[in-house]
Amino acid sequence: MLRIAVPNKGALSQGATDMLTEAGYRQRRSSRDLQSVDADNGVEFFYLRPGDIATYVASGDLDLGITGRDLAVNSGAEVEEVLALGFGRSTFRYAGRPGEIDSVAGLDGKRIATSYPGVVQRDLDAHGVKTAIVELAGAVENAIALGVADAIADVVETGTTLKQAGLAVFGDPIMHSEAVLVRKTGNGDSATEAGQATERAVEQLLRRLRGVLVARSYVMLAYDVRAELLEAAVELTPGIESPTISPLHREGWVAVQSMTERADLHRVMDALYELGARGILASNIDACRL
Ligand SMILES: Nc1ncnc2c1ncn2[C@@H]1O[C@H](COP(=O)(O)OP(=O)(O)OP(=O)(O)O)[C@@H](O)[C@H]1O
Ligand SMILES: O=P(O)(O)OC[C@H]1O[C@H](OP(=O)(O)OP(=O)(O)O)[C@H](O)[C@@H]1O
Ligand SMILES: [Mg+2]
Repeated sequence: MLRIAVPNKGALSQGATDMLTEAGYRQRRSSRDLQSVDADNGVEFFYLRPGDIATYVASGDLDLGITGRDLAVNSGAEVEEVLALGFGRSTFRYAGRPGEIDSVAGLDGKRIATSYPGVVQRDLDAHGVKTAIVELAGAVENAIALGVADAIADVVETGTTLKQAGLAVFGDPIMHSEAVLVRKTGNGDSATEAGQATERAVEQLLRRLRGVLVARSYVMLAYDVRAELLEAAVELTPGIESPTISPLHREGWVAVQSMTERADLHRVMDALYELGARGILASNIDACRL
């Protein structure tokens, strides 16, 4: 059985469960379950605090884990990112009272509050700045007003929390994060039969998760176009490998099917229409293996 760590609560929990469900894995029934087994797929899930997941995976007891890139870096655990999962996106930033500290150099000799001391220490070291880190479990935006720190470093998603606390970001983003699948660094032993079986199981899981990422970001576009316009139309819809072209009963016309990026969809549909294509239909992809 493949053993996989999944966030049990917090900002990544629902996204991770949704993605695994979409990939065909059975998830726990209740949010109180801390383990579940998907016997049909040969996977056992362990629901853990997201900040602990990299540590468990690095210890070698679990094969893979879903956590945040920032949380994995913060833990200092020996794990490597095998796939970025496209949800739980955030940036990690310094912030302070406007007009007080406005650069990383200005943190020298000051106090900074954060729940991610590992991430912050690494960045302060890279800047050669000596700053005292005050570790807090959360709500760090309050730390300046309450006098325990001169600046903070925290997760910023929409920026609403900072704004409401009257704080402003400064310096470059410390890091960009999203949910990631991690594995123990250097793992992947193909010398033994058991190792090879694990590799095959990991590859299958990766194929499934990549399938979800593609199904989410692409649509299947179908349209009819006059044969002499086909090359121009295919330039707009090159697909992932190559579009499928089928003859139409109507003389001189062909039907085209091509995977198209969702983000581009309406621009491409308008351009196809202007070119002369008709019957342009976009449909969702439920699942795929490429
Ligand atoms: N709005 C957000 N707030 C917190 N974390 C977020 C947000 N958006 C994305 N994330 C990401 O989620 C992960 C943090 O998950 P975690 O479960 O610790 O957060 P949480 O919901 O704040 O939980 P907790 O209540 O334990 O602080 C990080 O990888 C972080 O970058
Ligand atoms: O940019 P925003 O969209 O406002 O999101 C970022 C905020 O959300 C998180 O706090 P959370 O709600 O997890 O509370 P916590 O500080 O107790 O962890 C994070 O620590 C920031 O405070
Ligand atoms: Mg939080």
